[in-house]
Amino acid sequence: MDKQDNNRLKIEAAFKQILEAIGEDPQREGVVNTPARVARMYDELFWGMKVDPRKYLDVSFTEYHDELVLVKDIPIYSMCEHHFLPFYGVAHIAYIPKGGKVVGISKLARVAEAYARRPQLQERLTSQIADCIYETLEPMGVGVVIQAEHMCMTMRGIKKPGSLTVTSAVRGIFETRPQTRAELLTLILK
Ligand SMILES: Nc1nc2c(ncn2[C@@H]2O[C@H](COP(=O)(O)OP(=O)(O)OP(=O)(O)O)[C@@H](O)[C@H]2O)c(=O)[nH]1
Ligand SMILES: [Zn+2]
Repeated sequence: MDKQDNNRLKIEAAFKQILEAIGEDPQREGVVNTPARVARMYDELFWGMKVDPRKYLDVSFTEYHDELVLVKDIPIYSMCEHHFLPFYGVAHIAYIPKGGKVVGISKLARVAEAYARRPQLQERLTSQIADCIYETLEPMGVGVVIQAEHMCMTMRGIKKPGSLTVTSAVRGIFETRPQTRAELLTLILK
C-alpha cells in the first residue's frame, strides 16, 4: 500500500468516528461510503500540501515590460485552519517585472491555487503568494489582495453572512512608494 492509500485510510477511519460521535449510524446506506468520499475530497482540497508553488515560476521568459502586470478576480477556495470550513473569494495579484523577467499569467493563478489548497489563514495565504513571487521572480515589486468570505463567520459562530475580509501583502516598490501602492489598490478595488 502506498503512502497516499495509507493516508486515505487514516482519514476514512477518523471520519467514521466523527459520524459515530455526532450520533450517525456509519452503516446507514446514505453515509456508508461517506468516509471514503471525504478522504478522496481531502486529497483534492489539500493537494497544495504536497507541492512547492515556486516551481510554477521556474519558467520565466524575457519581455521588456517593466511596468504593472495585474491579474484580477482570480477565484480562490481555501480551508480555514481553525474550523476546517471553507473561505472563498477572489485574489488579485500584481507585480512589476525587473530586467524583463516575466512569467505566463496563468502561473500567478497557479501559485495562488497551490497555497489555497492547504489549511490556511487568509493573511498567510496572502503573504505566501507575495513572497513566492517576490523571491522567485525578483521583480521591482509585488502586491497581493484577497477578498474572501469565511464560512466559519457566516454559517456558525457570529453568523455574519456577506461580511468580507480583505487582506493585502505588498513587497518591494509597493512597500517603499506609497503612491505606487495607492495606484495599485485603486486599480484593484475599483
Ligand atoms: N485572522 C484570521 N482569523 C481567522 C481566519 N479564519 C478564521 N479566523 C478566526 O479564527 C478565530 C478562532 O477563534 P477561537 O476563539 O479560537 O475559535 P471560536 O471559539 O470558534 O471563535 P468564533 O468564531 O468567534 O466562535 C475566529 O475569530 C475566526 O473568525 C483567518 O483567515 N484569519
Ligand atoms: Zn474558521
